[in-house]
Amino acid sequence: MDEPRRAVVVDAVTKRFTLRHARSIKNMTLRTLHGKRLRDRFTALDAVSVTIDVGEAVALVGLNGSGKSTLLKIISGVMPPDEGSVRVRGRIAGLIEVGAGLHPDLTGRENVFLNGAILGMDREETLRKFDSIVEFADIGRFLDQPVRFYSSGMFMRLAFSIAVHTDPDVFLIDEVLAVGDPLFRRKCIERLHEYRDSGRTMVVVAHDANLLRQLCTRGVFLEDGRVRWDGDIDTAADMLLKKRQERRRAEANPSGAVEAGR
Ligand SMILES: Nc1ncnc2c1ncn2[C@@H]1O[C@H](COP(=O)(O)OP(=O)(O)OP(=O)(O)O)[C@@H](O)[C@H]1O
Repeated sequence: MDEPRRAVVVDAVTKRFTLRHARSIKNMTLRTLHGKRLRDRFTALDAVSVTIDVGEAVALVGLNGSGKSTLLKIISGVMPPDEGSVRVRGRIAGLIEVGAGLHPDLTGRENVFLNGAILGMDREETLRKFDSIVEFADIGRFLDQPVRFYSSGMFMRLAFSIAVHTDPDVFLIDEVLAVGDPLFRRKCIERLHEYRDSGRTMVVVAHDANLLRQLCTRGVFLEDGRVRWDGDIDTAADMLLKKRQERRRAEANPSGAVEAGR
C-alpha cells in the first residue's frame, strides 16, 4: 500500500455463494424431473470498493443479508474475494464470529496464549498483558476450564479482551456488542472509545443504530451487496431506520408491497 494514510483498501470486491436447493437425493430427483435448477449462484457482494484511512471508525450498515459480515470477513482475510482485492496496513484483529479464534477444548488460559499468538502477540507480550486480559474478561475461576463450558457472554468477554489487548492497528468487530451483559457492553464501548481516540482504525458491524452513531463517524450503507451510501454516520443510520420501517410495512401488508413494487 503506497499511501501511508490508508488503513484498508477494498477494491471492486465481488463475492458469490452457491445456493443449493436440494439437500436429499429424493429432492434432487424431483427438481431434476421438474426441470428446476439444483443450485444457483448468488452475489453477496457486487464490486464493492471502500477506502478507510488510519484513525477512521467506520460502520458497515444495512438490512439482514446485505453483505456486511461477508465484507468484514473478506477484509479480515478469513474469506477470499472472487474478484477484486483487499489491502490492510498493520496488525489486524477481528471479532468476526462468536467464538472465532477461541478453541473450545482449550482452557481460557490456554486460549489467551493461542489466540494471542494468532493475533500476532509473542509469548512475552502475552505474558505481560495476561493479568490485564483476564481482569478485563472477568472470567474469574473459569480461567482454567475449557471454554466450551463458558456461557456465550463469558466466551465473548474473553475473545474481546484478548483481541483488544493485541492493540491492533485495525480492529474489525461484528455484532460482538449484542452478546453479554449490559455492564460488559458498557466496558467494551468505553474501551472502543479509547481505542478510537488513540487514532487507530475500526470497522464495526452492529444492528444498533444508536450505538453505531456513538462509535463511528462514517457509515457505509450496503444494500443487496452494493454500496448505497458512504459518508457521515447519521445519514447511514437514518437510512437503516428508514429501510427497516419500509420492510416492516411491506411485511405487515404484503399485497401493498407487491403493488408498490410494480
Ligand atoms: N457461506 C455462505 N454460503 C452461502 N450464502 C452465504 C454464506 N455467507 C453468507 N451468505 C449469504 O450472503 C448474503 C449476505 O450475508 P451476510 O452475512 O454478509 O449479510 P449481513 O448483512 O451481515 O446480514 P446480517 O445482518 O443478517 O448478519 C446473505 O444472503 C447470506 O445468506
